[in-house]
Amino acid sequence: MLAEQAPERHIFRRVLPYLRPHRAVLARTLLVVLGCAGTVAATPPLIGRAADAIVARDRGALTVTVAALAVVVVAQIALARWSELMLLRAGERVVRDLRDQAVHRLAHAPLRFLEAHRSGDLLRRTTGEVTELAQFVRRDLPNLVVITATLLLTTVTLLVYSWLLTLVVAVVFVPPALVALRTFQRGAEAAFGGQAAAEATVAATHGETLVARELLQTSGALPSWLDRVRRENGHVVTKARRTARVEVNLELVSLIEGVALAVLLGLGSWMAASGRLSIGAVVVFVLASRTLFEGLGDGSQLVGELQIARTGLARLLDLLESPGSRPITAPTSAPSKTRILPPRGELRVERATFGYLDGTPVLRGIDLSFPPGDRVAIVGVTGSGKTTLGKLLCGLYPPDAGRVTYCGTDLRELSGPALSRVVALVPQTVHILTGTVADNLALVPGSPGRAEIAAAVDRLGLRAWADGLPDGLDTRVGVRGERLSAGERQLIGLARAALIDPAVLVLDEATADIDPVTAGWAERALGELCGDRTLIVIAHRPATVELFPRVIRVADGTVTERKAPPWHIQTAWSASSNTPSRRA
Ligand SMILES: Nc1ncnc2c1ncn2[C@@H]1O[C@H](COP(=O)(O)OP(=O)(O)OP(=O)(O)O)[C@@H](O)[C@H]1O
Repeated sequence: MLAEQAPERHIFRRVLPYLRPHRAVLARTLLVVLGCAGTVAATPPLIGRAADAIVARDRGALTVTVAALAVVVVAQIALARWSELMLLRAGERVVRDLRDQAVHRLAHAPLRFLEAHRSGDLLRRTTGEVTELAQFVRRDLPNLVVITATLLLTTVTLLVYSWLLTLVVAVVFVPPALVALRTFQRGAEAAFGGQAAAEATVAATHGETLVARELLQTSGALPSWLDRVRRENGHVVTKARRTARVEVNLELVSLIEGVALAVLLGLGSWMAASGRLSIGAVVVFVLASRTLFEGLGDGSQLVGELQIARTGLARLLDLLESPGSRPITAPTSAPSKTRILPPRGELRVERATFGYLDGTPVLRGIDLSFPPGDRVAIVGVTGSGKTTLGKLLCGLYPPDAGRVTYCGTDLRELSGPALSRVVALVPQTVHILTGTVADNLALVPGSPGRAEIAAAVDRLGLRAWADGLPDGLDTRVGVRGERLSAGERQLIGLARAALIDPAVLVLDEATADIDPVTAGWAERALGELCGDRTLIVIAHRPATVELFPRVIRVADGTVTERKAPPWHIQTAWSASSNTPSRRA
């Protein structure tokens, strides 16, 4: 399970593998950044040298120093722009890769993992938080890297000019500044993490509001649901206030800077007056200290942004590193692409046991065999595990123990398209994406063209149904198919199956009421679709069960079989006939 507030420990070490492919460009970028920081750090010594030249009335030294200063300033502007662009490019590449990997991971994550998480939360990890990370890279990362490098080089400059004054800065002022920063960081970790988690919760609940809108309205649960949304929204405000309070700590750093500069100026003047330091050195020291504190101040402000990016990155890495989200991999296996399976064959379930996340087995030690062309109904009371068995047969869930094979090949060894060519599922509620009917029919391996789609519709006898739609196959189905009835969804599911041409078809009969006309279309389409393939129907209606020669009953996690009387075998959707024929 993914944590709401993802652990942020060792985040740099954890992100290293994702930086590795870009190490060459990152190394070049770092060099340019160091060059830029070098020019910033070189400015105070040059000004100090100019001050000494003025005091010594050395015109030649002054001219050379001013010219060098001009070169350094121009180089600084050029390098700053260059380093910014390089950092931006390198950072964007890393973020793009992370986004690709997260999307890929979710697209291939086991169904069980997706079901265990709220889709809003997963969505935020792969979109909202990646966007925040990208914004950080665009807006703040260049400054943060340049400031860090400048701080390092400035400290070296200070040490070179006066170790005594550096000691004063290091012992008297830097520790309280660091304590203030650390206090901020400690509070920030919890505050920003809490705020991100609260925002993710609101996003997830909001996502569910949209998906379950109809249910909420019809069940009358909408007011209490909206109360929940309001409560969660209030929680976000509380967390945001905490974040603001934590940010106030940053003001302390500015205060310490002011006091430190005043003290340094006084001390430096006294040392210059007593001849222990040149005027130029005092100038260098004051300017470099200012750069140091400015860097600390700017850097600490960016630390807030860094914290937000860290939180988002941690949540993204949490997803990428989660063992549960890892795609199901073949236990033995040569790659499935190279394996050619017969177009029709036996589907077997061997000692399969399966339970959802809570660990209670829904199915235990199931053994079943479906020879080619078999016609089977799966029955059982609600919640007995019929749908679960259907999903196991389709390879959507891998069994916890045992295996499901097609012609001896474990379904886990097959890639998505290869698997769907072996066994296709038409679920109770067929998933429809926003677009047209044709767009939805094309959602099968190989992305069939218009002619293939039209041919499949004709083959299933659905031409008249399609022509009856407002714009035929170009009819828009609304958001996630909201304009389609449950029956029409099943018709689309059956037409998709026809385009895939699987060896085994598993149909989870729709439990929603389907009008008799659409039910007629569906029955005819199924009859045309059966052909010589294996048909397994998860049957919810007694009338459907009656059509099948073989009935598997699921109860108490196990299965029992009943063979129908011989006359059934002649009259159900016969493997030798393409048309359904009800009992005479
Ligand atoms: N995604 C899931 N996560 C956790 N438990 C689940 C999940 N899906 C189903 N279950 C549980 O597994 C058991 C079997 O469910 P399943 O949907 O397979 O039953 P079913 O026989 O198909 O029911 P129905 O006839 O109502 O569709 C039930 O106790 C159900 O609560």
